[in-house]
Amino acid sequence: MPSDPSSGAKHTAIHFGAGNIGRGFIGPLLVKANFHVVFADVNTQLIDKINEQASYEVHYLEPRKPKPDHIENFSGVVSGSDQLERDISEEDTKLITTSVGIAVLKHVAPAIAKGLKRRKKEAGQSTINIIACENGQGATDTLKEEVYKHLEVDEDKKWIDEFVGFANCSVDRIVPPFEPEENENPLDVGVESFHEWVVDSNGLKGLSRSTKSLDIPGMKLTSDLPAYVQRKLYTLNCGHATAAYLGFILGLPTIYDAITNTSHIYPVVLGAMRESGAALLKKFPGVFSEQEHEAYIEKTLGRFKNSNVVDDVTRVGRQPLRKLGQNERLIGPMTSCGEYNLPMRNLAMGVAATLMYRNDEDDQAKEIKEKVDKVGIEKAVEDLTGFKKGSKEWEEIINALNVLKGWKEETENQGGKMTA
Ligand SMILES: NC(=O)C1=CN([C@@H]2O[C@H](COP(=O)(O)OP(=O)(O)OC[C@H]3O[C@@H](n4cnc5c(N)ncnc54)[C@H](O)[C@@H]3O)[C@@H](O)[C@H]2O)C=CC1
Ligand SMILES: O=P(O)(O)OC[C@H]1O[C@](O)(CO)[C@@H](O)[C@@H]1O
Repeated sequence: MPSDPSSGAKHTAIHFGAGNIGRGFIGPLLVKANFHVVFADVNTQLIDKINEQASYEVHYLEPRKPKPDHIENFSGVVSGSDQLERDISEEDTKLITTSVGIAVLKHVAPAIAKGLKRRKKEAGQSTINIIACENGQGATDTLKEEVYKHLEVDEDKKWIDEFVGFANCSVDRIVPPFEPEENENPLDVGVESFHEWVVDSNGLKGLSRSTKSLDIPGMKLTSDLPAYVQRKLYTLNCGHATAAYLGFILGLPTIYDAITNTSHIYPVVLGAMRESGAALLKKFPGVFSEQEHEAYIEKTLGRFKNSNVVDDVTRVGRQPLRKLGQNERLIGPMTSCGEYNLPMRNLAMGVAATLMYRNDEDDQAKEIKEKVDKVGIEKAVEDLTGFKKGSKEWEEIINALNVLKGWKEETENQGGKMTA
């Protein structure tokens, strides 16, 4: 749907994934930047609701409860539909963003490729930018590769090279699932007030000549994106995941419960973020100072301690095998510490806790259990982390597993839940 002139929107943005980050972060930010936002989702009931409602509220999960943001000027389209193809082809559409989960990018790529091919015919020389707003490194690169798999003709590839920007980014706002009250709008979301969206300026096309940006308040551009992505993924997500898996071991249901456990969890999470930070500062010298990074860690811990954000350890710990990926929040910082010969004891506790995570409702947690049962823990550590038996990293994880066995026993002796 092109932007409706009576709404005052200057352009259209299509956002794949009308979930927590879509409705709670990127969508509202684009609406505020004067875009008409078209949410594309496979959940047809959600799309119906989006098209039924003229507005929704973004509630702040903060102690002082700031006034909610009122969001309007959006519509919904079913992902993969002809309407979506048309929307992408419209000259007025200047931006495509996603927050569907990194593994889903390959499923949105065909629709994007189809829309772009039509755009080439219908909107000629008008530029458009694509940004995958997912946790992970190089998510937009992944999406780009997937889109190119659906281009059969060299002419289409050349046109896309010239007129379509693909920019990686780092996206940060904690948006847990939100249960609206009975009389509230089903589209309402609850968010923390903190947000950070950092986008690789090198990937974008058609920046404004005067501001050298896309003029979207809240979108920060950088040419040092890998440093920002690793700062976020290897600090916030590392600490968050570590708190989640350790919380699970101690029978604590939420991140707040976990991080306020000062006897066991808090010092490990803080230690893991500091260990990770030491490697980050070596890897990207001059981008962040030591003081700046310590302040980032403190700020992040403050966000975890926000009692208004009720965030289950099972959400933050979802898909543990993805989180054990080589360039992901747990193994990535350990590898960096290994490269610089830095301490990694607390990081190893996070990895060990992930290997002890058991949740029958999470397929990847089930796979971890099956692997450990099948090959034994020592081999499972090798296979699931990539660290070879006898390496420093492997040894640290084995030691951490022994420590955590003790934590588990202590918890069981206390009736299954260890409080601070
Ligand atoms: N929730 C959070 O606090 C944060 C999430 N992220 C990242 O944002 C991404 C999305 O996370 P959430 O919003 O929490 O997930 P979510 O589950 O709330 O939303 C994902 C949405 O994508 C839709 N979807 C699935 N397949 C699709 C397809 N083929 N086409 C279009 N839509 C499709 C789902 O129906 C759902 O509405 C993930 O990569 C996550 O790592 C990043 C920072 C914070
Ligand atoms: O969506 P993922 O990658 O499973 O991770 C969830 C994490 O991302 C965040 O949503 C914040 O960036 C956190 O809430 C959580 O640590």
